[in-house]
Amino acid sequence: MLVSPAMSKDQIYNESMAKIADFSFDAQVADVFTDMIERSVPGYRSIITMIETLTQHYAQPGSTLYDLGCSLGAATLSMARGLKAENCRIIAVDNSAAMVERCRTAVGRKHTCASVRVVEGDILTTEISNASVVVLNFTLQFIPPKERAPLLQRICDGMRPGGVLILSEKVVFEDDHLNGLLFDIHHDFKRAHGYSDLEISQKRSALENVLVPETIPSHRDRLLSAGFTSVDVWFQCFNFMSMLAVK
Ligand SMILES: Nc1ncnc2c1ncn2[C@@H]1O[C@H](C[S@+](CC[C@H]([NH3+])C(=O)[O-])CC(=O)[O-])[C@@H](O)[C@H]1O
Ligand SMILES: O=C(O)C(=O)Cc1ccccc1
Repeated sequence: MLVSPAMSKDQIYNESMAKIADFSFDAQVADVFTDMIERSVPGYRSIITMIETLTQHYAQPGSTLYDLGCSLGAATLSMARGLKAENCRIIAVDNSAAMVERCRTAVGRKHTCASVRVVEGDILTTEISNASVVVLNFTLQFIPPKERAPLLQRICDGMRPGGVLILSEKVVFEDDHLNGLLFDIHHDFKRAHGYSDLEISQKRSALENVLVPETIPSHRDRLLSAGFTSVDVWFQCFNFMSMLAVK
């Protein structure tokens, strides 16, 4: 059987490393990314599936849809499947050349009816305008914390009234007991999906200071301050959640 690179098994952290470099979205990660995210993020598949339904509901005729931090384009393709409104376009953006190259191949292979452009660029400088659906699916957590409010402000300013931002994130909890419990349960989830304790702990070190999670109330308050009018969680599994923010 021919296995596409996107289907390869993630074994990046399975040998003991003398020095663990900061996590980055390079070619090695891009080659195994689908396997990595599916075995690491509880509910990832469900969120991807629901993005199709949410797109169908919120896309407005003649508007632009954005997938910011698109990786291999899983959410982009889900948006393309759900898009029924006329004269829309989808712009998928990522600053990892390795991801963008593979995303273009994946999008090209699907022959979507929707017009999809995959752009290699920084979402901190991407112009957002005339948007009805914006997806940040596990991307904001990699943006330096001080850049997050200005980014959400620009997104909100570039959206049409009635448009939606779908924001999915790994989160932490204010209650120490619950926070520890859900952190441990996430590791149980990874173990149950075939990761060893060594892989889990080495990847945890690589992600330290790279993936910076916040609490659900911090996300909610910042979205409301940016100008979104209705904000709440629509999906949660352990310490991973997704919010809808309607302008
Ligand atoms: N400043 C930036 N500009 C552009 N891209 C960025 C930036 N910072 C990080 N990225 C990109 O954001 C993506 C985050 S992964 C998204 C999964 C995808 N949404 C999915 O639904 O499969 C989430 C995860 O791995 O947990 C990577 O591809 C980065 O290169
Ligand atoms: O693996 C983890 O522990 C995570 O928090 C999720 C994740 C998934 C894919 C890339 C980086 C982080």
